[in-house]
Amino acid sequence: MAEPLTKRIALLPWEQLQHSLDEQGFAVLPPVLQPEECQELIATYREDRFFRATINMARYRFGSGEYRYYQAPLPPIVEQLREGFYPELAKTANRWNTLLGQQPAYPPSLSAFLARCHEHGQARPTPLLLKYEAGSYNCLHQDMYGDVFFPFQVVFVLSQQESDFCGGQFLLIEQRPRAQSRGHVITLEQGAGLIFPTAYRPVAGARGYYKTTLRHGVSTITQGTRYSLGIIFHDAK
Ligand SMILES: O=C(O)CCC(=O)C(=O)O
Ligand SMILES: [Fe+2]
Repeated sequence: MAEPLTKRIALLPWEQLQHSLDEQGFAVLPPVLQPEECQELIATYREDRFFRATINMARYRFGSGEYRYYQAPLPPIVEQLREGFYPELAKTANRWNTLLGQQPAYPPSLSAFLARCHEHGQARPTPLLLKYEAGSYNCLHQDMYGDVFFPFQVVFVLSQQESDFCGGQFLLIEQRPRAQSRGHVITLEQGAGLIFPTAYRPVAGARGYYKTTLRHGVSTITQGTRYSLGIIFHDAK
């Protein structure tokens, strides 16, 4: 039997992950979700009662494929991931603010952060399940849904690369000020996750830290079906 999910999150090598976030801006997680949990989440996709909205990505020219935003109450796995990852990432977010000469702004618990979102009229849950079939892709974008946003998000790939789908790599593009952009291609095992910045990150320069702008997306799925779970911490307007 695996440990309960909350415990698995607490047992992640946080020191190493924090280091990776500071050094490269993102951190690849080992498989956190078990194959059965991935299947359980994939199975929710067909059940309207779990979702508040369904987006056809081609209609908005976001890419091709479909995603659905969960509604409250979130499925327990999704709630536990959102609550479990927030406190460590709030520490990183506050450290990054300090590096950039800003006040540490993120409260230690998700509930306090969500209360702030709600005060700004952002009360709709943002965790989402994405489904891509052969030919689908996700254009480079940022997920901001109002004035208040949390600077990290986490994505979990629920399908198995090479057996359930081919292609469909996660893309992270870093736009450096007055310089060419840098791309990262990240392949995730089933149940594994990636922590990445929502919008920007601090980079050490000759005269202190400067910001680079990040966008993420997914390359074309060439075969099969790829499901992923996006954990966004701020709620939407
Ligand atoms: O499907 C993916 O890997 C990326 C999904 C995404 O855009 C997100 O989680 O914000
Ligand atoms: Fe996204």
